[in-house]
Amino acid sequence: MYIVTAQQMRDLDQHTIQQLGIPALCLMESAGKAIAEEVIQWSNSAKLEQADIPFGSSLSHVGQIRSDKNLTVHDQKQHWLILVGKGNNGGDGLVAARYLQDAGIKVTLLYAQDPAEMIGDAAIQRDATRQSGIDVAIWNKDWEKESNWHSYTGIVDALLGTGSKGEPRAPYDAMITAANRSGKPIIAADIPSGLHADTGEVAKTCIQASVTVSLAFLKRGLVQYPGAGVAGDVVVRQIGIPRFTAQTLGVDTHLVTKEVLEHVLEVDPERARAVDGHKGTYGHVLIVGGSMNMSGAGLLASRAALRIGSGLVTWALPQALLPHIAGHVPELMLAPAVEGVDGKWERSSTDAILPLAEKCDVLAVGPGLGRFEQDGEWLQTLWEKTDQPLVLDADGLNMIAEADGLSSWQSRSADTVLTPHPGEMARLAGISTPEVQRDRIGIARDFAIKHGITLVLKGARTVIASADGRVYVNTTGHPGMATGGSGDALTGIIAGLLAQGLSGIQAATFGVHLHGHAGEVAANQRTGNPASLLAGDLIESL
Ligand SMILES: NC(=O)C1=CN([C@@H]2O[C@H](COP(=O)(O)OP(=O)(O)OC[C@H]3O[C@@H](n4cnc5c(N)ncnc54)[C@H](O)[C@@H]3O)[C@@H](O)[C@H]2O)[C@H](O)CC1
Ligand SMILES: [K+]
Repeated sequence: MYIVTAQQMRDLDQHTIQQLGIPALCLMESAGKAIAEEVIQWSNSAKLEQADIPFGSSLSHVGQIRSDKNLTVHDQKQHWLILVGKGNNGGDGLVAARYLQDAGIKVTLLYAQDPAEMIGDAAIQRDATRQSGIDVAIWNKDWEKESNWHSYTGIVDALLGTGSKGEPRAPYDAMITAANRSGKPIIAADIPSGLHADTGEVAKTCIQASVTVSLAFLKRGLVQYPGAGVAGDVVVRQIGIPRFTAQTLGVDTHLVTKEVLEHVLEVDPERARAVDGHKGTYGHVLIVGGSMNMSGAGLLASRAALRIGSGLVTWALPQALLPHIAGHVPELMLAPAVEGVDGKWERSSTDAILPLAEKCDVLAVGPGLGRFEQDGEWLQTLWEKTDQPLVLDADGLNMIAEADGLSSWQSRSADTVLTPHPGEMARLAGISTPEVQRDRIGIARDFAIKHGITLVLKGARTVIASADGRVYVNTTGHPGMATGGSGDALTGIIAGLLAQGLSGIQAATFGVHLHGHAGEVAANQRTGNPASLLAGDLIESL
């Protein structure tokens, strides 16, 4: 499923109008109709138990005459309030009003501004509703009184769409506040008014929708928090802009779905192992990490790499951990790489790691590693002297951030996957965490392109960006996965998928999807409550 920016949406719109010859008014008509259908579907499912069975329907098996089922409402005693802005988003609301009226729903239009100020297609729709005899009001101070809102079944928010800039100004701000305060269900046209369509930032006054009908394509702001939190359920509805136009215009951001995994990323989610495969077929992962206080991180990453199907996993760890770890995971091979009793890493340990790496197919560096003297140079040696795919997490990322970013390091020919959480991303990009969160897709994409790596920006709706500019947004997982060791498990999963021959972007995207899904399965089947989920449960659910 494609995800677009407001500018891309305008380009797609223009392409359809100019190159395909579909008039803009047709697109607006389809948009408004789709919104009306979603209002009706919402009210029918909410009122299902009260629905009347049409008289005689159970008897007439042949020759039925049926109306457009999407535009048939069960409960005709409804009254919806449509909030109409002065642009094309308002125009969509006006079209929806006509279809709702036709379906037998009473509607009232509440214009934000004098309707005489409308221009273009929105003005055409204004005139059409005038002739339909739909009730009309223009926002004024009286509307702020709460009593005005009680009689409505629900509200359609057609105030501001992708043409919105900055904080909603008067009177839009007051209308949004009053609509939210009414407690009525709100169905948003295209995006909730007050949401930044590209970044998911939410203005001080922003519609809190029950359902958002995203027109033509998903907007970036609807899939990133906090925007995803005000959008409610999101329904993407076709309005006559063919899907292929997105490919024609080079849209390269997708929501991770089964279809995207299979057909865009060419990953087989149900891949079977070859009947004649042996452990060498499925790759050898080398995990580099673990220290005295964080031995579990290395263990979790190793277990996840095994569970995801790696043929072999070796964990390079400080000698001092060995007596505590030996036997915990019998399937795992242990390779002491630093001496000393404190379990800390040292610059010289590359002497032990590099020969180990030569026998392995993939490296995963960082889980539980800790910091040590000259660790930047240590990491640079591993970065430049190994030619296997590399996954880098946790302190490994902090080392890069301090070592002046990646600019002075040689670019690696093998796939390299960085898996920062927002704080680590901020340090890598030299900006603040709120700045990262304000535009997760944009920041991840720019960083991946600039440094020629695959980037996994973790958090709710993890963003996966590839060096060629493609971006995937994940939807699996839940807040219970914000728990110690969850990131170490992800590192192991991605490394294990790389070892089985997936590319950096394939392993990262599929790995993030599986990690989230395993978290869901574990919460459902093992702990019953997301909050009780442990990273170890997730690994067992892989
Ligand atoms: N995607 C498509 O191809 C189609 C989209 N449709 C709908 O059109 C809107 C976008 O319409 P547009 O006219 O460009 O912008 P808006 O309606 O979102 O609003 C513009 C309007 O509002 C004023 N304005 C801008 N920012 C603010 C603010 N912060 N406060 C107050 N007022 C503001 C601005 O001056 C304009 O007058 C899209 O979302 C879809 O809903 C088509 O109907 C179908 C094709
Ligand atoms: K809207």
